[in-house]
Amino acid sequence: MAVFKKELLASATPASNLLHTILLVDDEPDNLDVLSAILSDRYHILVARDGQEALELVTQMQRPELLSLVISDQRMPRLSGVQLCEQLCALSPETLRIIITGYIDVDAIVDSVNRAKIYQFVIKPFDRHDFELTVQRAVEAYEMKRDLNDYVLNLETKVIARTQELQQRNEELHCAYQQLERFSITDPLTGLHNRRYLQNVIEKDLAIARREHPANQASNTKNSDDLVFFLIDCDHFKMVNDTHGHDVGDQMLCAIASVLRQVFRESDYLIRWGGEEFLVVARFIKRSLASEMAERLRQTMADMRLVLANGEYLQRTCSIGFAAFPFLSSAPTALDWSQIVKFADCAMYCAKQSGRNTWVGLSAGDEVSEAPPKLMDHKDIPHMLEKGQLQVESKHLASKLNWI
Ligand SMILES: Nc1nc2c(ncn2[C@@H]2O[C@H](COP(=O)(O)OP(=O)(O)OP(=O)(O)O)[C@@H](O)[C@H]2O)c(=O)[nH]1
Repeated sequence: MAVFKKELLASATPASNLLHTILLVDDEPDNLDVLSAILSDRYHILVARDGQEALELVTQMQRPELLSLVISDQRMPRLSGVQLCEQLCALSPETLRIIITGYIDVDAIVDSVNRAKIYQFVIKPFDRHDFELTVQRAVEAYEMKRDLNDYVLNLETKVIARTQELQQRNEELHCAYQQLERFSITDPLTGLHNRRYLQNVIEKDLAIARREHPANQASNTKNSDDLVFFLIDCDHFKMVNDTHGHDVGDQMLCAIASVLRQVFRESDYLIRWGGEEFLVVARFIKRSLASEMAERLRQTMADMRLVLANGEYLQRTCSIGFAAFPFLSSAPTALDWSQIVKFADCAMYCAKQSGRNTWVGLSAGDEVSEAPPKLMDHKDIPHMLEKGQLQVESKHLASKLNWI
């Protein structure tokens, strides 16, 4: 059967458009010739003599998606037009498919449109002009689809790139924030933590100590639930600066930090309290161990040698004061930690006044049962000791200590 009305062939006005490739499939060579004659001026034409050949041709194509359109006869040996289009759906989903048929069966058409995603059925015989328009619309639809795909792909690529960029910015921001956080809680000279850090973390420990203490008291267990605050001050540090210069003074401070790291546990808080003064919170230990720890620190510090650039070495001792939280086991909420630091500070002052290179500890005396004494000034200490409100432990004999 002829594929179009021959009388309309003369009215063809092809315009050159070889951007599109169209595959013509028909087992009738005459029909292929006629279709080619109509379309070859405008499109790049490929031909196949049946469905199977068309399938093989498309399979061999490196980029089948560049095939704009397949126009296939329906009734062919081996493979029908709809069967071919069905397979092309998977091989090249972008390619549009037109079936030319002489039989009008609406149900079959609907079914095959759904199965083989046919763009259009052209019923034989057809008007050449209509046919050209159909092909023209099909390639325009293909172009639109391709442009849309390119646009979506481009958009997706941009979104991925932008997302990656944002992720990277986020990570950089996160790192910068963490670094800032670290800086804000770290002493830049020694690398130890600063006061701000202690203020951030200490409340949690105090809460644990306050909670655990009464329970342990009630069950009479001597658990490790004390926080011992040690204040440590380098002796005659000013002389290091005055004699050897500020840089050597800085090196000495770093060496003291190393001694602290060596003596205390990693889980303890090591704080540069200010100048040549350090605060250590030994966490969750028995307070009875505090004097032993103070002596170990004193000794390690006295043994430490800072080797100078000229080969000489420098030695310094330290004075240590300590007090434990809770100050009074029976009233763990009575004094806050700043009061404990004050007791440790007075004890350290006493160590200085009593000859340096020594340690002094203060704790609640036997005469205190409910309300531990509030300390205002180190000058109050002798009186409190006398009244039995405080008790002292030290490397020296208590009678040799000088509090004022
Ligand atoms: N190199 C250096 N010196 C510091 C730093 N911070 C404080 N100092 C110095 O530490 C010295 C502390 O001196 P003092 O408070 O008189 O105490 P000291 O000389 O250690 O004497 P005692 O504590 O009484 O044994 C001062 O000279 C401060 O300038 C620092 O970051 N680096």
